[in-house]
Amino acid sequence: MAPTLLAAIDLANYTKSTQGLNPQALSFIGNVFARVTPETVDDALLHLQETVGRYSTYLGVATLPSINDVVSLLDTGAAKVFITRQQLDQLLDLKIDQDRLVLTLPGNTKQEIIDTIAGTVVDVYCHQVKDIELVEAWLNEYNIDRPDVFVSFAAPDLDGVLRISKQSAIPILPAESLTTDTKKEPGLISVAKLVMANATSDRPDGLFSTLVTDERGVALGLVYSNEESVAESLRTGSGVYQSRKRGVWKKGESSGDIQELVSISLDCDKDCLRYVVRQKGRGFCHLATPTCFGQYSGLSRLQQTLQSRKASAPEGSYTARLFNDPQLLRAKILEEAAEFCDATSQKEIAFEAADLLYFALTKCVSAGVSLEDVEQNLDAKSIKVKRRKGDAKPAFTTQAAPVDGVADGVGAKEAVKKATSVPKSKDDPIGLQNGRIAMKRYITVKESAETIQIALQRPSQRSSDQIIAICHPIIDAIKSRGDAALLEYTRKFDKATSLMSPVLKAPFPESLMQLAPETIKAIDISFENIRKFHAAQKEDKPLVVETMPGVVCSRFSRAIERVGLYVPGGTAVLPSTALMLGVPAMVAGCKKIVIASPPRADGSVTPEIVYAAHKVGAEAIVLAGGAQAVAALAYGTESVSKVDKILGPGNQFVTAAKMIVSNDTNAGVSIDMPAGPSEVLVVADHTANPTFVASDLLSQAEHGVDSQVILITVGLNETQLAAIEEELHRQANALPRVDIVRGAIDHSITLVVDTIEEGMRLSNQYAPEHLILQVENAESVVASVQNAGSVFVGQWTPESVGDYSAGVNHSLPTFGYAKQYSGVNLGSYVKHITSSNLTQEGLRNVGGAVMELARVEELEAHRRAVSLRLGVP
Ligand SMILES: NC(=O)c1ccc[n+]([C@@H]2O[C@H](COP(=O)([O-])OP(=O)(O)OC[C@H]3O[C@@H](n4cnc5c(N)ncnc54)[C@H](O)[C@@H]3O)[C@@H](O)[C@H]2O)c1
Ligand SMILES: N[C@H](CO)Cc1c[nH]c[nH+]1
Ligand SMILES: [Zn+2]
Repeated sequence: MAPTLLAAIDLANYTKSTQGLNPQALSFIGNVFARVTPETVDDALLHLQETVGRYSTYLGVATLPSINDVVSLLDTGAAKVFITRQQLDQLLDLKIDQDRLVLTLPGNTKQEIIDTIAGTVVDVYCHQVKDIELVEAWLNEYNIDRPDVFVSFAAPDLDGVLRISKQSAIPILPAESLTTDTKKEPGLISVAKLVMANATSDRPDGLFSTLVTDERGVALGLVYSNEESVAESLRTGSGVYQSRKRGVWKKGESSGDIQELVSISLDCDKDCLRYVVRQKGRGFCHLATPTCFGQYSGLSRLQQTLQSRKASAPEGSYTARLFNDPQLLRAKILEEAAEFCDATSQKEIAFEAADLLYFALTKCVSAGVSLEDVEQNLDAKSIKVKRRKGDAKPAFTTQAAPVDGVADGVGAKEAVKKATSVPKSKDDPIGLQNGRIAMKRYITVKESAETIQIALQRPSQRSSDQIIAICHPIIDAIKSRGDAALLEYTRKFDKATSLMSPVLKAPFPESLMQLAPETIKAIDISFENIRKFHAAQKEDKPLVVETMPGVVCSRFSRAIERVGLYVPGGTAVLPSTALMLGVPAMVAGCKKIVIASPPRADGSVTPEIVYAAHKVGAEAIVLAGGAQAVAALAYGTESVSKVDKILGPGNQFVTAAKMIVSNDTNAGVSIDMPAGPSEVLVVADHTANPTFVASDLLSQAEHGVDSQVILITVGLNETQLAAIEEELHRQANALPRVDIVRGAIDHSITLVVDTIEEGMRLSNQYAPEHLILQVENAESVVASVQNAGSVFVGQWTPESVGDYSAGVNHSLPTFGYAKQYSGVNLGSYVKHITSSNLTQEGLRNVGGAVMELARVEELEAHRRAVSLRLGVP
């Protein structure tokens, strides 16, 4: 179908909202044209990666880059790329689909334009045509009736736009000339008017029948629209329609079952609209079913069931078991894939395909991936220019599976079993080809310093700007709406839909601390070791120094009165963090200790956290996580007490929110440090035990896919290196969190160095959260540690002892911040106050210096405060 509109936008300013235009509105109506220069190609590629599938028709890119760039842009999702005449032949030689190329005319005389159109079949872009009449004339003259001419306008009006589109040319409008704000219409073109100007209603009341579907194309229901409701939809980014009885109505306004708008388009004869929406809440129909035609079926139905099982699975549910046991799920997918390959009759194939899809979708839902995401991926793949050859990996071809019932060697099941078994040695080709869990090796003497520095970068996270942009509205909502907003976000992010109060106040009921005796014992031992180590950090008396006779200076400490302790609970619940933050707060003598942690889906907190909170004397547990919990602690709500300092690690949202509130002078709150995804760096030489080294690396890799682990080997040969790598692969595969480990290991590396000096130089450069020294005379190496959160010395000191029970704190700076921050310690909970105490003699001794400096600064009152006391002029 012909696109309704192209709007020219400057990629660099894409997110900047132009006058009265909701920039998203361009994506709702389909087509975006972006001007890219060779310098901004990388930005464009990034933008395309992020938006792939978001534009319902296509995203055109006007650019004059190299052939390679053109191919990359097409590959990444640009529907059409604008090229020069010189590039055309080369691109056609590469067999690039002509439909995806638009020729940019060089000179633009009428004759040139006509010659080019006549001689080629690709679309044409005229960027210097200023006169609509001229374009109309040659479109008519050459009887061009397909939308193959793109025309840009400097200052269009609606009439001009409509005239040119009636001629089947596609007008490209500058974003600044469009508006979604109906009130600001004068001088600007309303996007709704533009869409509807092309449409003709076939109904006596002038309304347009409107089919509402989900992103998969499943019909949700039939409603009506007109320009007014379309304008409101584009402005708000939601489903808004025209009721024949009630006028304009926003879907879900009273029921809460709202819709996020994805796109609006016209049908082929332009008398009917289609709205694609993301339906929230119970469904589209007023009878609370997903569609007005009843329940979903097929894959949509399966997805709905899996998503609800993930939110709250009934006891004994098999799907819940699969969610909780990634190893089992992996085995079932492989088993079903093999059965599917071996199926022969139509009935068997349908049966096995259904099983395979069930397990595959369970994996998707478990990872938060939807069918819509998968289909978007398929669409993105369908427009790829560079295609992979498509050969199967050797592991899956060495044992041929039966074809058409003729067994050739072993069956698919056997092949899968072999392909996925753990290899015995590094020479095992199957193991190497198939999903080996291994860190990339760098031999540092063979690489440039820059390469090593790049390799040592932490896994890329979403840009801090993006995270901050997500956190700001959350923080504002907590500030303005307190508990109500806090509950809303907890229901949204932590799925605790039944939670009624955001706070659990002390004294905590015994029933919430029911634990096995061995767990109580472990918590008690750890508590006591952490207490001892932090109590030893106390300054038992003030520091007193007499700087001159009679001039006594002193410094004493006071506990910060109110502290908020964030205990993470997203990917794993960490009661040990409650101890690490709570015990020093108790030892320091903080009067008010408030713990915050995301609740479980049923609204409860784990009994271990309640027990730890009880032991450290916490006043309350805030049942919330993320930016909302940080904001509640910083500003207070009806039921959450405001605190003076927030401590504790967390994900990017927690860390960004901590930074935001600590920068707000009205909040009056400080923070400990940026403590994000866990890291460890192990330095190992020939004395290190490969089993221990691998286990230490994996202990931090299992925290999250954003964790990073680094191994620096000192003077190891190939056999010794291979032994560690073999151990890593073997142990990783035996872990319940193997999928998380695989993600973390993907961006983890081994640096092979010759000397311990070189190893320590690189370690100090990286500044790891945890540093493990498994080297000869490890104790003597500690002297060369310059930057690290916490050091673990020798082969009998696994990092996990520090995580739980040794006594040191595990809340530590990550992301290289060990260069300037300490980990949490007793000092984190106190502030120092200084005092001066002078005798008359003391004032005489120091008074001259004070008066002279006050004179220099021309602060006479300062000078007199001394001179009047000493009776001098
Ligand atoms: N450096 C340290 O000392 C240290 C210690 C322990 C843990 N950690 C790290 O802490 C991190 C804990 O992270 P986590 O995710 O498991 O738990 P978390 O409690 O930090 O984060 C969970 C919260 O994030 C918020 N959130 C999730 N997705 C969101 C989104 N799209 N938009 C807005 N908010 C969103 C939700 O509110 C949720 O409650 C891990 O990376 C772990 O390695 C670090
Ligand atoms: N290693 C984490 C700090 O990066 C802390 C922790 C808690 N539980 C297990 N480990
Ligand atoms: Zn840990």
